Amino acid sequence: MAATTEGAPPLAVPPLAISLGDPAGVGPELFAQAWVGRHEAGLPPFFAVGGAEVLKAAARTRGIDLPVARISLPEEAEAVFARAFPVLGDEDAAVTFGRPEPAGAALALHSLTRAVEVVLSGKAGAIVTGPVAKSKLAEIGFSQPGQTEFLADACGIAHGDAVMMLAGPNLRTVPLTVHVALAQVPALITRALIERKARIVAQALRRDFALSPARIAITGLNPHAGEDGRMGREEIETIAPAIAALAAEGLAVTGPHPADALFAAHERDGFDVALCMYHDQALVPIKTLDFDAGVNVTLGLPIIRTSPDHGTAFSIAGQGVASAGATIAAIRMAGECAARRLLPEISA
Ligand SMILES: NC(=O)C1=CN([C@@H]2O[C@H](COP(=O)(O)OP(=O)(O)OC[C@H]3O[C@@H](n4cnc5c(N)ncnc54)[C@H](O)[C@@H]3O)[C@@H](O)[C@H]2O)C=CC1
Ligand SMILES: NCC(=O)COP(=O)(O)O
Repeated sequence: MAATTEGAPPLAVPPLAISLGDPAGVGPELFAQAWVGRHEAGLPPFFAVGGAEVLKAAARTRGIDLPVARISLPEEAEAVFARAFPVLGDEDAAVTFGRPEPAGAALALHSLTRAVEVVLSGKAGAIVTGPVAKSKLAEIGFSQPGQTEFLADACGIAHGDAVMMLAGPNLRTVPLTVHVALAQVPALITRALIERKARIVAQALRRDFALSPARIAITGLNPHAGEDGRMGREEIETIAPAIAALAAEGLAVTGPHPADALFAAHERDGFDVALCMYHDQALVPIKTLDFDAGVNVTLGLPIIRTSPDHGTAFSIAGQGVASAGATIAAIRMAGECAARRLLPEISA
């Protein structure tokens, strides 16, 4: 994939690094399927880190005889991509699809760790992560709540500055609070958190999605956005003051919006992204509207990271029925965002 500025030669994005995700889940078979459909989908070159045998076995479950080319340097990926799926390194695992094991979680963690290193070195244009089972990673000592926070640590930034956005053809949403129990959410909602995440969202949508100013709709927490304080006071005491401060800075923010109606078709034209108060408020609408093309993209990182919106889907892994739509969308979006990073930033 190339980025072009008028009058200048096109800048090429290096190949994208794929981390396998849990090898017992659907990740490997969907990356194999994406490679098969690379021309039709217009995907940029990519390579996986480890898991050559896992990828071949996963492909076989879909009737694909996957040609794999082992490479020892990321720079070798582009030359082989047309004829084979490039795989960097020899790490692998024996796997039974649908049955996660510690050895598979270890391969997933190796793949993720090495893929991030390669992207940070500049030898890959972006990372596309396969889905992991957080509980299985925790069993082998993974200390972060998810891959988003792992990437923040790897990039040397605060967890709160790596912002999860779900993006599909119909909608973009950002959960303000993410992998925490619902009971903890009200105490975590602060003016500072809303303002900080909204600024990161506005800046990242400008830099990586060429949207400026991004129109950010901010939801309430309570039914009917609190109904003037009769159903909760977070909107009055915290969310509305944060919105006023952000608007005073020049951000295109609106709200607090009642979340129940915000995602209806006639409302969605009015904003570019919804900043939601908790995980399911943000992820239910996107998975309902755009499950098969939904991308989880981490905003605020020095590198580009995308992932399909779904999880490991152990119950259907290895059955040849999982859809590759979200994986293909994640690879495509990673290539597009990486290409935009090579261009001058559009003005605010
Ligand atoms: N980015 C990531 O690494 C993510 C990881 N997860 C992890 O995945 C595991 C399972 O989580 P769940 O909540 O069950 O979510 P899930 O997305 O794995 O499955 C939810 C439902 O969607 C179906 N599904 C998922 N992907 C599909 C596909 N490509 N095609 C067709 N159907 C598909 C599944 O069969 C299941 O019915 C958890 O351990 C969770 O931590 C969940 C979401 C994202
Ligand atoms: N529900 C979204 C999700 O679990 C993605 O988590 P992450 O591993 O990308 O941080």
